[in-house]
Amino acid sequence: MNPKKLTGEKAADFITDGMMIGLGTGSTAYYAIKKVGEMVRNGLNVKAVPTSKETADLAAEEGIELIELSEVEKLDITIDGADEVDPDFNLIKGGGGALLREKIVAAATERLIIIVDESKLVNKLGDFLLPIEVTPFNWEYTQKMINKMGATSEIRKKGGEIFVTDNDNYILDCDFGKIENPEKLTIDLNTIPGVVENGIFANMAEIVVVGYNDGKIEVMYK
Ligand SMILES: O=C(CO)[C@H](O)[C@H](O)COP(=O)(O)O
Repeated sequence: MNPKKLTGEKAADFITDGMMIGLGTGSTAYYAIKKVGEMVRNGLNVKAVPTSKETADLAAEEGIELIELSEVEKLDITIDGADEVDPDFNLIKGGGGALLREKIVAAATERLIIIVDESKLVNKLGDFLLPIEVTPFNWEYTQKMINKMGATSEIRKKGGEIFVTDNDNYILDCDFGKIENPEKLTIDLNTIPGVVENGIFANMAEIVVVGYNDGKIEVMYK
């Protein structure tokens, strides 16, 4: 049993005809998108906002109609993965580098449904390095400002080159140790000029669907 597939497909049960939905990014969201594609081919009518170019490509391949966020008042649900989930449903996201679009889409969503395998459940956020999207302009100085808040950090690289996001920004992967107050840290980080967005999603998720290695699925509500 693949727990990512289990949770991704289970989350698609929350989608009903006529919904406007957000589609997340990553290896777990992949299974939700594939399932939505199957449902669309079986007659489901939905319109979707993707959270990355990768997701837009996959959704288009699956025949899912894509729209811009500006075309809707709000999204009914968004299904997305996470890198860590704490007992209060605070999240770290951005392992796949899509945190900015993911947060914008999540903020425009009525019900954010997070899909994870059991390895993502933690008591306190912070073992996973916190991704922070920063402008390329002056990024080393922005990094110093972030480090002054108690972090060590590294610029994200891919194939030896600096990783560039869908928004043409960079990502700093930051070690703050265990994060005692996710809500405060996310606000404080976003006051630093040069920080575009950070990967803490505090008080945003309403439902967490967990896939376990033994094939169990748990749906948790806030
Ligand atoms: O935040 C994300 C991408 O920016 C992903 O949702 C997160 O990294 C989890 O990915 P995966 O399901 O592949 O483990």
